[in-house]
Amino acid sequence: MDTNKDDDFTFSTAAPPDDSEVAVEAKDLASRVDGIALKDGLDPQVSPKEKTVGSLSFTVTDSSSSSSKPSNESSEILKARKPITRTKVPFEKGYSQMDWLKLTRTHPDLAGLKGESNRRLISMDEVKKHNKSGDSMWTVLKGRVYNVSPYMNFHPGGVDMLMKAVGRDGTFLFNKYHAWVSYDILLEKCLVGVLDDAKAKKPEA
Ligand code: HEM
Repeated sequence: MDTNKDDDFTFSTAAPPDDSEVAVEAKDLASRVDGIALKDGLDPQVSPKEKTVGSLSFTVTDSSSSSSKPSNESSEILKARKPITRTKVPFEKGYSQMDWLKLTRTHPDLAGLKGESNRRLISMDEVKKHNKSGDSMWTVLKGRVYNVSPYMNFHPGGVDMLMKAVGRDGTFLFNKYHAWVSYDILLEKCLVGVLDDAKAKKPEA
């Protein structure tokens, strides 16, 4: 093999530097690296810059100007940005979302329809009656009435949270905590009917 070829970097043909040269270069590098801190880029006040040390280039942030701030500053900012507290309740064995999906596929009548149509028009007054613990707790989500009793123990936000929506229109609370959740798919088998808007807005005189 020809070790003098330019593109061969397996072996170095350059003469090794003497000890004093190495010491000076190391000291110089150390002073240039000192004061440079790698950050996660979450701090809006410090913009990352491209820097070079020797032949290497880095995306770095010089934190010397903000050194008086606490080191866990990024996590403080993240906390401040969080809009609402969403406490995930650890599910009991057998109550994971997978378990729920399995139940929806196997249970013959999760809504408790007992043969009735789930297209029935339901008044808000009727919804209000289904507000007690048991196997018939109803809530309204975007104009549809669901029996959430079977889902209660599977709810990742906990029973207490879901109970707040029982016997009433839960759309506002639902959207407040997780508007992105596909409730229509999750509760498809819990549908008991459609909210009768006319009855809800104009009760019979
Ligand atoms: C009525 C139908 C509801 C369904 C189908 C439902 C479904 C879900 C699902 C799938 C999650 C997990 C979301 C995730 O991991 O990002 C969740 C979490 C949560 N839900 Fe609900 N929810 C319902 C109603 C409510 C209501 C009415 C409240 C509040 C009063 C509520 C409060 C919460 C909270 C606080 C969490 C937090 C747990 C986490 O951080 O994931 N949910 N819910």
